Amino acid sequence: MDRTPASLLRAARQQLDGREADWLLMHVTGLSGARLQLAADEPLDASTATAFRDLVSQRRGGTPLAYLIGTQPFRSLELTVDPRVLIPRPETEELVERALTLVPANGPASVADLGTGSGAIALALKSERPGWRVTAVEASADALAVARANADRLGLDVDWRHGCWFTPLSGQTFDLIVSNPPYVADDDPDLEADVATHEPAGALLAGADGLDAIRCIVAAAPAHLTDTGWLLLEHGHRQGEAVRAILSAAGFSAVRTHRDQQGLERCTEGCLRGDEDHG
Ligand SMILES: C[S@@+](CC[C@H](N)C(=O)[O-])C[C@H]1O[C@@H](n2cnc3c(N)ncnc32)[C@H](O)[C@@H]1O
Repeated sequence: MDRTPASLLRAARQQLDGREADWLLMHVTGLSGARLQLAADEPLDASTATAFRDLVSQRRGGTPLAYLIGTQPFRSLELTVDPRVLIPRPETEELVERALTLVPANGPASVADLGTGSGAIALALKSERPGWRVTAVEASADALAVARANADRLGLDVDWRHGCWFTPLSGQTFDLIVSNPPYVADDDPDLEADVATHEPAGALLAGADGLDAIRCIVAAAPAHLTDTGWLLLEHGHRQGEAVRAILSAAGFSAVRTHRDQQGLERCTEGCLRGDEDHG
């Protein structure tokens, strides 16, 4: 069987989307795209070719590309990911963008990220606002290990806490609490099969209407916010109205939902002071 990059890629590109075959071959060989082009007709060793074909077959079977290559870009960071954590999404990069506008950039703000997973939000905030004190909570010890490893590799200092939402934050208050919690309804017919099969259920599902985690966070958040603090939540694109109602019922004001780049309602914020308005 022909083991040159050119023929391996030709076969794989017929089976996979876009540049996925190229990414997988770069990953398995450790070579750049340019280097692979230069060596396009030089046969790879048999074990590398077999490993590549195996990755192509896993990808065809629905395993997310990020799990196969082990990394996912998130804002300016390259995060290590594996099936212990949700793969960070582009919508969550927009949540970070909104978080950055809610708190003055140059102050020593304290920020909490609830349900940190790979550490994406906490690490992005710390890297873009080095002066902020960032605390991150995660219920899954496996996920927290991934987040800590990302922080160590990136040299970013985050206070990691293991536990359920605010339980490990007893007595602490924050200028900003941000979360991308699980928000998929348990029997949501729109949940993609590949996501449901490969990504951790504990990162996705949140009860009959998908709002259990958000209700829990909103109920406990007031005791953990400073007087001018903000709560910012990502949610499903059909949950904006419900999340606004949950926040308002809990006494939040300046409640406002933002749309993502696809025009879908994606994150909602609120604060406890009536006169706050951050445009
Ligand atoms: C949708 S994922 C978000 C992960 C990451 N923040 C991101 O945006 O990519 C939700 C995360 O919340 C965590 N989680 C679920 N229930 C939790 C709880 N009760 N307390 C803390 N974290 C929880 C999950 O393990 C998962 O890592």
